[in-house]
Amino acid sequence: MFTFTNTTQFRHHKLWLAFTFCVVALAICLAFMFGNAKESAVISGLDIVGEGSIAFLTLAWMLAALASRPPGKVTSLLTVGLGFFLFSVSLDFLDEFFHYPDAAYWISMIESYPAAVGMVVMTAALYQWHLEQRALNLQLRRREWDFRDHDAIDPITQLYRAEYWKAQINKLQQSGKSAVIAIIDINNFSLFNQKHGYTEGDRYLHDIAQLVIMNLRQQDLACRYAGDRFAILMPDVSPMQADVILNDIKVSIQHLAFRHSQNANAIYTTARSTQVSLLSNQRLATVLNTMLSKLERAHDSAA
Ligand SMILES: Nc1nc2c(ncn2[C@@H]2O[C@H](COP(=O)(O)OP(=O)(O)OP(=O)(O)O)[C@@H](O)[C@H]2O)c(=O)[nH]1
Repeated sequence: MFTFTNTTQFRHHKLWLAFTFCVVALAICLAFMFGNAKESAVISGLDIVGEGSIAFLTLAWMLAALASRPPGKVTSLLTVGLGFFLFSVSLDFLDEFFHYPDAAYWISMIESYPAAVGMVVMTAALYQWHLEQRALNLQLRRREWDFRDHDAIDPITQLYRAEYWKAQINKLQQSGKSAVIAIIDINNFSLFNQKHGYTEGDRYLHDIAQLVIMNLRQQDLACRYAGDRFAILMPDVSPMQADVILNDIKVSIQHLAFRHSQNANAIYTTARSTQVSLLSNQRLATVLNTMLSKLERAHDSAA
């Protein structure tokens, strides 16, 4: 499930992984050093399953947090909080196998305190996470609006795919709001792929997606329509304002100096677009067909 590859954040968290290991090791050492093994007749299988699954799942949560999050305040607080909690539940689990003589009874006594401290630290972590998420939501506004569905993200551009764009348009139409929808098409992108390769093409698409996002208003949405096409949704905008925005995007694309990874020479491209002011009673599929035909005609007349 979690691997030590670039897809996880584990490589940034070697110290926290060591901390996690030490927490479990400390609980085991304490049990072995101060406890006496219980006889099998008094060991309860049901308790082992119950306490064991809590300890195992807490460990899994810690690893999941470290695999998912970059280093920072929230990650540190989460790991410390879960670490304290893990220490308590590990001792609790080991209690099923060990009993402590009177001289070491303090272990049983203290085992619940780290969990309480961990809960307090995790509460602080969740509050910080909330603040962090608010900042991130603002950054992602033009990519996702108010709905998150990671399955719908295109891995090359990091934008949502066309289905997401269509779903947001439908929602807007249902609420009776007007909007301008647009499609931007990169010119001669197949030629770019042929000359520079698909991997460079992917990088180029990614960079162009950033440019598109940067030129939009905070309330607009950009998605990847398909191939070298980008879909834009601009609510509450006049056709003239939308035209200005689209023109700015095309000018930015035209001025983007893309550099091949093995060559310092800049590569430039151009883009064309089509836009429609969508009314709430118009069928999106029909409008889209007209827009795509317009894009094709624009290409033919430029050729
Ligand atoms: N690198 C890369 N290329 C892609 C991707 N998806 C589609 N393509 C390529 O994008 C190109 C799109 O071709 P066309 O639709 O003919 O577009 P074009 O060559 O820009 O032609 P016009 O738009 O008519 O100027 C094709 O070569 C596809 O193989 C992708 O994810 N990455």
